[in-house]
Amino acid sequence: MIDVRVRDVSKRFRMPDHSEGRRRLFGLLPGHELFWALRNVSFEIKRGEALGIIGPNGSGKTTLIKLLSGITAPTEGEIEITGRLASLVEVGAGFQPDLTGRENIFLNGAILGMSYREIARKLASIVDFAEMGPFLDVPVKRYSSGMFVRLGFSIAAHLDADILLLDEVLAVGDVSFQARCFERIEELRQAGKTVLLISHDLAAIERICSRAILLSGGHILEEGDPRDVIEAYQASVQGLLAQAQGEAPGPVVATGLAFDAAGAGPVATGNPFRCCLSYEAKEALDDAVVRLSFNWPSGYLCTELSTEPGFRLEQGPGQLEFECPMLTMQRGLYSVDLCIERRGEILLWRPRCVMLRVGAGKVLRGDFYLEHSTRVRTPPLAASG
Ligand SMILES: Nc1ncnc2c1ncn2[C@@H]1O[C@H](COP(=O)(O)OP(=O)(O)OP(=O)(O)O)[C@@H](O)[C@H]1O
Repeated sequence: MIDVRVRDVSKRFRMPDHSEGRRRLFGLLPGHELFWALRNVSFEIKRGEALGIIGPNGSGKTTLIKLLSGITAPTEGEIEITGRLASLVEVGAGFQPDLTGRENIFLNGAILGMSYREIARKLASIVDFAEMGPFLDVPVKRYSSGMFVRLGFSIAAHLDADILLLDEVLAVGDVSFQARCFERIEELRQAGKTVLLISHDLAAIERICSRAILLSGGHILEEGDPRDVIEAYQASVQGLLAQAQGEAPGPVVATGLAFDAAGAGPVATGNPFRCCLSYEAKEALDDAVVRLSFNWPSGYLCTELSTEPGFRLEQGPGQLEFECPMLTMQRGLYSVDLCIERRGEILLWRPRCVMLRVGAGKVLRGDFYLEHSTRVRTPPLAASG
């Protein structure tokens, strides 16, 4: 059974014209440029499938989920939804700010076509999951963004929707809430519900989704097994290392960035780790700082590799290697920023230019492996007698 059918869907927006101020000044009508945020997108989602949508900023992911939720209408094409749909698109979207949490739960349930009794039966479990406590009878306009997301997710995940649309919302909650959300999504999937998840958290997409779509510039670039689609995304992001068109060349360019475990197996927690940056410098650069920053999927900095003060980058093509005796980062996908600077001047800046996949090596809880040994000491036995 097909729950979602998207056929040749396009969405066009009007962008304000930059020269609007001048037009107004001369009494002309305000101008606009037309811009396609999505172009000829087609796909289907079967009942019980979990589809992940990934892609760079501005690729059309949110526009797509807003079309599916009915928040906006397609300019061209058709969308068919079979079944009851609950969507969590923006923090607080779908809530009436002056109504309390409790009232919003009933309102959302009624919109989904549930009876008062049905909703009342689920109320305790919704409130429990969202950890609302004393805020249940407070108008939601007084909620923090974290509380909004907790309540929004809890409503969407407990009311009897057949299809759940989630847009990046999980990134707002704290880590333990995210973990509970993932568990809940898994339960819903096992109960045969359909899930559509948009996320920059590629690891979450890989874990939850049975299929993924890569959007870029409003088009579907790739569709299939999440791991393959993520690889394709990584490959397309890798292209960001190259000099952008029209960008003035600096004294140094990066030509490649590769990661390996120095011949000791895969790149995984607990294994040695090596980064190799290939570059071409027009001149020798004294006092250069070459820095690789590794970011969590949430975008926050996890850790960095950097050259020592007084480092000199030699002229010509070359390779700079960073060697770590042990990779201590937790398994997952990290986006990498490359920065080369000299005495405070940025010579090269390539944000999110490649992805690093750290595989499962040493199994750990928490974010980092701490290298350690274990010893047992026992008190000396008391001399007898
Ligand atoms: N209401 C709107 N009016 C004009 N342009 C819009 C509107 N909504 C989105 N856009 C533009 O459409 C493009 C796609 O936006 P969208 O939010 O769907 O991308 P996204 O992939 O979700 O990005 P992100 O990862 O940053 O959330 C962007 O260039 C955005 O600026």
